[in-house]
Amino acid sequence: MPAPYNPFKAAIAKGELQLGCWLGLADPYIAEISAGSGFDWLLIDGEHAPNDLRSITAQLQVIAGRDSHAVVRPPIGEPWIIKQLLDAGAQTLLIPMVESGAQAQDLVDAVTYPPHGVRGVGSALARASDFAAIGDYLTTAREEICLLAQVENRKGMAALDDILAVDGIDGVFVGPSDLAADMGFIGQPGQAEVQNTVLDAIRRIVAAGKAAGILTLDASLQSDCRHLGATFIATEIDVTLFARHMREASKLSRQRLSQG
Ligand SMILES: O=C(O)C(=O)C[C@H](O)[C@@H](O)CO
Repeated sequence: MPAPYNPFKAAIAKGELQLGCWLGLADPYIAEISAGSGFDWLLIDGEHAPNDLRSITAQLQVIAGRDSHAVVRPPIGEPWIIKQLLDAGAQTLLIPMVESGAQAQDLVDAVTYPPHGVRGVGSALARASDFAAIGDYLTTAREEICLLAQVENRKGMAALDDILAVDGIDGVFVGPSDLAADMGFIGQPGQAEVQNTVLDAIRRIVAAGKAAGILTLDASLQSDCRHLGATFIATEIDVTLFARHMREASKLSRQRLSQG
């Protein structure tokens, strides 16, 4: 029996839109609600949310078998953490702050078993192999792993062609927030120079035959990226949705009850 099929990897390879939502509330209850809400993929954020291997695993468990696909972002793209996340059952990884072709190649090696890579063999203990029930996991896992690199600063943009040239990188995600900061426009991802850089990167990623992705709450930028051929587009953040609605709800309730 082979490793589980990765429908997200197949969809972005065909240029099909995959609508995403960021999960930063770091709770399996929220992940389960989100998995039934209609998003094609859910980003479990280990970089900016209070997630650890246990909480990420718990979210992977509740998302499994639902219509949404789990994409996991580690705080950093190092082999030891990649190994743990893959063994925990993550099949799609989004790696932040990729800045060179050499770094991209190291990431490909980290998701690949020897002799072609350096992923440590621990499938006997791993949720990924259904605890060794998937007999062909070791020889079939790599094909169903989707590796996405984040380019989100000037150094990464300068190396974008080198990153795109690395076989095994399935897609490149452009991070507007960090890119804006590095370009000197912190907190202004909508600044014209930042947006132009984002759109140019999307064009180059698509032209290179790789999947292009982004997270933006800006509906206009979402549309522009889709029109340029971007496929994995995250349009919401659970923390933002919850916090904004909680604040609005308390304000409206207080207004209503204060009117007597
Ligand atoms: O730089 C970006 O934009 C991203 O990588 C997404 C952010 O990390 C996310 O936290 C939303 O601001």
